[in-house]
Parts: sequence; C-alpha cells; structure tokens
Amino acid sequence: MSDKEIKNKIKVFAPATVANVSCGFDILGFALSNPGDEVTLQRIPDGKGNVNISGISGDGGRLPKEVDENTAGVAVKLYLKNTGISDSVEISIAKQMPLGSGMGSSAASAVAAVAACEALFDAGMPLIDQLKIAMEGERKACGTAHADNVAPALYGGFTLIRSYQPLDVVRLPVPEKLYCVLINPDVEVRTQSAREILKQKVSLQDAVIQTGNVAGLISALYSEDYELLSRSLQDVLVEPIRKILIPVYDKMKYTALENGALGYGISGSGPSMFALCEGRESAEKIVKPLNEVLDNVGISGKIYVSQVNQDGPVVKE
Ligand SMILES: Nc1ncnc2c1ncn2[C@@H]1O[C@H](COP(=O)(O)OP(=O)(O)OP(=O)(O)O)[C@@H](O)[C@H]1O
Ligand SMILES: N[C@@H](CCO)C(=O)O
Repeated sequence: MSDKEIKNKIKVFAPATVANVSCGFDILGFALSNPGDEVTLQRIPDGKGNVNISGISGDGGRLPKEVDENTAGVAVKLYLKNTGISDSVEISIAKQMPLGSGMGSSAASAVAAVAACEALFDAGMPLIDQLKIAMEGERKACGTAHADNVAPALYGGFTLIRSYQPLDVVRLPVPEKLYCVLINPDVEVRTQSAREILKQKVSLQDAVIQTGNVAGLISALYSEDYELLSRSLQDVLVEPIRKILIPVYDKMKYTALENGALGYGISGSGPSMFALCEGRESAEKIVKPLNEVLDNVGISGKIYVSQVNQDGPVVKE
C-alpha cells in the first residue's frame, strides 16, 4: 500500500489567464493570481466510471450541467478514460469569473478539473498529457483546442506554445516587477464569435511586424528589459479587428499608456483588456483613470491588479 493518504474528495483552484498577450495570438499566455475557478471532485469507488456534475455555483444558472458540454466534465471524463480508472466521480464547480470574459473562464474549469483528477488519483500523468485533456475542454467551449489559456493555467507563469503539432510548450521567465491590470467590462464576447471575425490570411508585411514583436517580447522576458517589453506589446493582426467588439477600447488604451502602462491589449478574445506595468505602484496608478473612462460611458466592470501567478493549480483541501 502506498504511504500517501488516499483521499476521496479534493478541491482545486485554477487561475484566470491572459491569452495572446498582444502579439502572440494563440501562442502566448500568462496566469493571474486572481480570480480563478474551484473544482471539487468526489471519488466513488463503484467500478462504474460514471461522471456527474452535482452542482455549479457563481454562473447564474448559465453553465451546462451535461458532462459532455462542460469543460470540467469533458476533462474528468477524458482523464478517467486515458488512465483506465473505473471509479465514478461527482464534480462540483465554483465559478469565480464571468463567462465569455476573455479571462480564460472555460480553461480555468478544465484545468482545475484535470489537476484535481491527478491530485485525487495520483496516476502520474505528465503535464503535457494533462494539457491535452484540458485542451479538449476548450474545443468543447469554443470550437478550437487552442492552448494559450489552458497552458499558463496548468503550468503557471508565462507560457509559449511553440507548436501545436506536435504540442510543444515552453515556460518563459517572468520579470520580477511585472504586474498585470486586468479590466473586465460588463460585456460578453464569446470566443467562438471573436474567432469567426478574424481574417484567415495576413500580409507578409504584417507577419514581419508581428514576428518581430513576439521575438522582442520573449527576449524582454529573459532580459527583464521593460522598455523592450513595452515596444513589443503591439498587435497588428488581431487587435484592429477585435477592438470593435469592445466599447471605448481606444480610449482605455490611450488612458493606460498615458498613465505609465508598458502596454495595453485585449485579453484573450476579449472583452477583458490587460495592461502590463513595471511595479505595483505603477499598476495601481492606472486603475482610477480606467474606472473613470468606464464610468463616463456608463459601463460597469471590475479591475484586478495581480502579479503573474507562477503556481498554476493549487489544491485547497
Ligand atoms: N466550466 C465552464 N466554464 C466556463 N464556460 C464553460 C464551461 N463549460 C462550458 N463552457 C462554455 O464555454 C463557453 C465560454 O467559453 P468562452 O471561451 O467563450 O469564454 P471564456 O473562457 O471566458 O473566454 P476566453 O477563452 O476568451 O478567455 C460558454 O458557451 C460556456 O457555456
Ligand atoms: N487565443 C484565443 C484565446 C481565447 O481566449 C483567441 O484569441 O481566440
């Protein structure tokens, strides 16, 4: 018998994430310290391998309780299938962020679920295989198995998806003084719709600008060069199209940069936006002016100030 304590119930937190990070569409992302989702799993050793969602809170009744429709359900089912575990599992989800927010809401549930499975069953599944499972949750939520939310939520920190086929994830360093301000206006944008409006072809000239910025951003993370980071936070491919879905985007961006942010962009597929700043003081300085811009147009919203979360999912109890 293993000397590890066998648990029958476990609760795991997985963080919200900022995907794309301006120039890195579908390849870059980082995790936030808060908010995040909590998923609790109860193991039932009946040899039936059934998966059931017994409760969801914080979603206003909007999330599917059907296992095959919910990213957490998809992840648990696939984990049991891939490991050959025959216990049944009851899932309960505490949503702590809005849906369709661009904060990696669907990814946080999938990652919390797969990490909770691994903590509960201890099958020794490599992170890359856990990631593939969480990506199937994303496929269910928005039609594509993009990994730039699930990878940072699972690995923690800043991640690069170097390749999708084969899947190749690189953890990037996080400069010590890097802070994120995440602005979540009370507007909903579904990832699937925000992907459908994108152009499928880009010009060579834009590709050159974008790859230069990605390379600059990655170099800046390694060298902790905040000025290079600032120059590199530019997106010529996606932001010009998607910003029309976000009220007062240009004004918000102008205000953040005027008040000292290093860069400003759309978080994931929006409507959330993020600013990166050097130091907590600089991050806190932009909160009030950004709130004023939202107030002036009568849009409510929430603003979070957070360091990059290096931990990934955390077992709560
Ligand atoms: N556990 C879950 N949490 C959140 N959304 C889920 C979950 N399970 C299924 N979904 C579905 O996923 C869709 C929301 O995913 P979507 O990718 O649009 O939002 P998001 O994850 O907040 O955005 P983004 O990926 O841009 O950060 C909704 O249709 C929702 O019903
Ligand atoms: N890279 C994805 C992230 C979605 O959160 C997109 O921009 O569609």
